[in-house]
Amino acid sequence: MAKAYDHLFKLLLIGDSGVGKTCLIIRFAEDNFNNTYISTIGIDFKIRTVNIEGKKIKLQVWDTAGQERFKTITTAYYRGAMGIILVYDITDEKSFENIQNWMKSIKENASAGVERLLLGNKCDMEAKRKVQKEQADKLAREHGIRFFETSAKSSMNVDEAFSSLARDILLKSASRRSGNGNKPPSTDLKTCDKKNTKCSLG
Ligand SMILES: Nc1nc2c(ncn2[C@@H]2O[C@H](COP(=O)(O)OP(=O)(O)OP(=O)(O)O)[C@@H](O)[C@H]2O)c(=O)[nH]1
Repeated sequence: MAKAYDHLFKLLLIGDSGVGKTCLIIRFAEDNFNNTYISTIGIDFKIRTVNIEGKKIKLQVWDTAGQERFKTITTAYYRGAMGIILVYDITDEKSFENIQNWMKSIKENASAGVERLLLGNKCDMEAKRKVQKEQADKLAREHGIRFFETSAKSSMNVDEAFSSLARDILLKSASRRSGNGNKPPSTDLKTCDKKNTKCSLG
């Protein structure tokens, strides 16, 4: 029987409680959205297979609880992740400030060389915006990672964000196999804003 996929990538979402991690995963895996807030307890995952560069990539997306009291459980999952998505809420300044702490947590707990991606979620709530896109752009550049503004509610940039991370992991593993540890130039830092719904992936 033909294999159902070419690669399996494990991704992890982290960020403060309430920024929309669960909703982003549900939008990506099931194309659904719910306004009711049920805080994640511990950890959970969903699966979706995507097609990238002619390869079937099975994405196992792990959802972590943002609440401090679950930290010991959730950080134990960092090590197995090939990609980590850091999420803040564009209407919540504190969640953006805390991205620095989440970055630190990655450094302390994840494998070296893990791919990272920054997402500013809830970009459908423009009237309540507290974090400017330029601030997040700057932060992403400082850390050499990509950045998207997303909305789990409207779907804006959700598929693009997950695909972009999967593609970076794919290219990285391909270049590692060919003996070139560096990223190909086409994957160099690129940022996408909410207007850029058709964000090209290089
Ligand atoms: N307007 C808007 N609301 C959103 C969006 N994403 C999530 N929400 C709402 O934000 C609240 C929290 O969403 P969750 O996905 O549960 O947040 P979380 O980050 O998983 O929270 P924890 O599990 O506590 O870590 C819910 O009421 C969602 O409906 C979005 O893109 N736009």
